[in-house]
Amino acid sequence: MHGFDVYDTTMRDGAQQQGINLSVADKLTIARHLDDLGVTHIEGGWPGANPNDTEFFARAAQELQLRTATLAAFGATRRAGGSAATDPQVTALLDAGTPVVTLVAKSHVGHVERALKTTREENLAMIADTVAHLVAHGRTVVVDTEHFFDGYLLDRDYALACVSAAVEAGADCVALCDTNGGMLPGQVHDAVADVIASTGARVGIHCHNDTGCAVASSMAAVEAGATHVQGTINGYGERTGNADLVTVVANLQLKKGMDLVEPYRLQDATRIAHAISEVTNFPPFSRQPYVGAGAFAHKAGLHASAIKVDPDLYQHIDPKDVGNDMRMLVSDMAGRASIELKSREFGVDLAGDDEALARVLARVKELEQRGYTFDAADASFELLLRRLLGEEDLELARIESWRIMTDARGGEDALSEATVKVHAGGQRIVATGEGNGPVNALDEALRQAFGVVYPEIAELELIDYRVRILDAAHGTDAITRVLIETSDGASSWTTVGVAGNIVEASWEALLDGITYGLRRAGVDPR
Ligand SMILES: CC(=O)SCCNC(=O)CCNC(=O)[C@H](O)C(C)(C)COP(=O)(O)OP(=O)(O)OC[C@H]1O[C@@H](n2cnc3c(N)ncnc32)[C@H](O)[C@@H]1OP(=O)(O)O
Ligand SMILES: CC(=O)C(=O)O
Repeated sequence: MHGFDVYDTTMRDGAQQQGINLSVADKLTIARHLDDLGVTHIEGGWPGANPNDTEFFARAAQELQLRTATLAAFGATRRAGGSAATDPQVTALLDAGTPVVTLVAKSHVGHVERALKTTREENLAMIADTVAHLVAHGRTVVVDTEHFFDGYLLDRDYALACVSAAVEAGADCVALCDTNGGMLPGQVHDAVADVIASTGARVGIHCHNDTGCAVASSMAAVEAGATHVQGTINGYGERTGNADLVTVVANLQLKKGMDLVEPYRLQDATRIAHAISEVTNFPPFSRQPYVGAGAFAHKAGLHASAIKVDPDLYQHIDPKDVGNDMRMLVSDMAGRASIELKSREFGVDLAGDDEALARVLARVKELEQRGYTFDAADASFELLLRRLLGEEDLELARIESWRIMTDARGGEDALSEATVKVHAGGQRIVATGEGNGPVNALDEALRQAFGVVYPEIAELELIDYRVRILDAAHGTDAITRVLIETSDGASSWTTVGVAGNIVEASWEALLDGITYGLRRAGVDPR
């Protein structure tokens, strides 16, 4: 009796996404994360296709101690007119030494005749020979039937014959692939049900997201009887990507009551999805279901007022089930409940303090009207809140003045120099900084000045700087909004500045970013 396969192809199909390029070390790291998530299969790549993938399997055999997952090597059926035993890429699949081998096979007559340029019969023989050869060498074989659904609609009998050829040769599972991603969930459901009824195959599903339906189609396939689902972390993959495996697993487990991964592993899904995005170097997508930073973020005041009574009134699961958190966003759509709940996130209890809630809310609305955006700048909101509540010892220095000069000489790059004068640690500090632009120079001077009294500033780094002109109709008189992201290496926070002058807006965001970071590091005014 088979269980259910949660089959990850992040390192194979996911890596087919434009801009993803994984080293062997990256793949070993991703494999460990996937094992922590509790997937049953990790497809590591195509041995023999490139040196990286070949080396990955060699190193994985030595270095990976997987606890929940089984490693799979991916490749194609033997070449037309050849034999599996002598086909170099089939041999490379065996040499990879994995317990599972996944073969991509044609099941669409158009592909057989026009892409493979062979006969229907030879394609069936390619499938049967290759599967039988691998099974004879002790491998568990999954067959990915490429373009299955398009092929099924064109010539159902041939598509089913390909599935049967795989099953009769000993394949453990035939994963039906929506390679072009053009199917809708109902089509997938009906075809999967027919394949199971007609061939008796154990069926899997592999969907691409070109219609935005990859997850829905995967769910439909499972409802129709598929017991093996393929997908990638963060939905990486060719074109618009593959089915997002975490979403599929969370849907099946939390909504359909299926027991796929141990609950404590699913509770690590957000961390794992984000850790893998560090490896791929693609920033996490905040609106991603379940694991996105915004998946349980609430902006509207009416939502907040109901959430204050019971969070379940406005969320579909407990975010902890997938390792995420509920967050309040404060903006011009906030009400008093939003302010109260957001303040609570910062350890400030304003429950029952109607005067303070009304004062903070009024100030937020006024500032948002002037161009501030606190839902994108939590750190600035926290500083604003503490300032409005009169928190003592918040400011780490008294700013006397700052000044910028930019020197542009013909033919040379312009150079900016900033001077900052502050009072801290009982002294007046005058510091200068140079940079290839005014903000860069200002950042440098501010760091020099604060660094005299607060050496902890060395840990802080400006990692993102975004500018938006808010009223373009005014041309150079427009209001400028600057968002700055600062990091201490472990986490990051965003601050906002708004002014008629881009440098002044930057100064405000920079100073708040540094003040917030130093306070977060536990620094008190010296
Ligand atoms: C649907 C999918 O995403 S499947 C995964 C696709 N992934 C990749 O292609 C990434 C890795 N691929 C590669 O590195 C290369 O394409 C290789 C090493 C596999 C092959 O490279 P080459 O030998 O130069 O062949 P090329 O890429 O030009 O063409 C693929 C060949 O495989 C054949 N082929 C395609 N599908 C299959 C199949 N299911 N079974 C057997 N042969 C196949 C094609 O007909 C073509 O044959 P030809 O060389 O006789 O024309
Ligand atoms: C096999 C595969 O990746 C596909 O058909 O999309």
